[in-house]
Amino acid sequence: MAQIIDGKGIAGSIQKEIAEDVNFLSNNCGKVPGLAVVIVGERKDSQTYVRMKRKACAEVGIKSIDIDLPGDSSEETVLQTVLDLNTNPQVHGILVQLPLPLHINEEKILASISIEKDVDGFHPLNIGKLAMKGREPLFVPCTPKGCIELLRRSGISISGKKAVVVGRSNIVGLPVALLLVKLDATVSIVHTRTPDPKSIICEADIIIAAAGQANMIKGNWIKPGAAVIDVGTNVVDDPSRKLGYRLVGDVAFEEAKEVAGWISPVPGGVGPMTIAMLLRNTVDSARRASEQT
Ligand SMILES: Nc1nc2c(c(=O)[nH]1)N[C@@H](CN(C=O)c1ccc(C(=O)N[C@@H](CCC(=O)O)C(=O)O)cc1)CN2
Ligand SMILES: [Mg+2]
Repeated sequence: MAQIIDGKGIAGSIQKEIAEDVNFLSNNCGKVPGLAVVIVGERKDSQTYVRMKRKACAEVGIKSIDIDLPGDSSEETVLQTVLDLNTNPQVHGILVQLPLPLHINEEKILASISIEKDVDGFHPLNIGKLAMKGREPLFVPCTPKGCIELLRRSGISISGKKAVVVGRSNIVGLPVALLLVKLDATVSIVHTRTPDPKSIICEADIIIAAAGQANMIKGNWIKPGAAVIDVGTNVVDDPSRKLGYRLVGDVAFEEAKEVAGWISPVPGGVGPMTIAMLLRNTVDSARRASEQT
């Protein structure tokens, strides 16, 4: 029976550490960390995540600068918003909630964020440094960083282990694979064109599931004792719930927990860690700024 990795609890402890760091920065350096949270449009899921981020900022004493733009805003408007935030000294982190509406070039917007304020770690220069041996980005993307922190705080060693990442997105799959390689794991990436994913997944000591497919990874795909980090947040119908749906991961949790050594649940696993890592990156950015002035 697997040990359940309590992401919500771990994120709560990290938030307490961050609140202390914010207090220290404010009292000793006169610096209140500021995070600009930019959302374009009315997507329900994005609105929820942004609300959670702003609430978490308030809880630890980070000042959130809230920018809500209508869904039909022009690319130029979003770009100018970012450029203004780049030069605002009260802003130490800039987060543009993804996905952006289809008429806006996401790559262009992400590349316009100052690398010193890129707390999501999605700027091509930060990702490029993440991909280079012997180089470190200013910021590591929040969900991948949260996955590694869950492993670390659960006492799971990475060096020398076989790790499989399921999924190759820019937000999770690719950067988490890069992080694992840097931590000396032997890493395979399984994706939609991999002919026999089970044959690769079942050899892994560490599985990071970020495919976006509900219950894709079955119990008998998992090596006994493996550590399973489930990044999936898939909505499935559930008439027994008040809202008519519930969230499930990419891993068939009930059967997987009988085989794995550790497993993170959905909800309450990686999700809360994503937000904790965003706060961490913002405070690190404010500290860096205070050291430069
Ligand atoms: N600019 C960014 N956009 C997006 C990111 C990101 O890191 N930066 N990641 C995802 C969404 N995301 C944060 O933005 C995110 C997703 C899920 C959670 C979370 O805590 N989920 C809870 C369940 C919440 C619920 O009930 O709906 C959980 O898993 O326990 C936090 C953040 C895409 N966009
Ligand atoms: Mg687009």
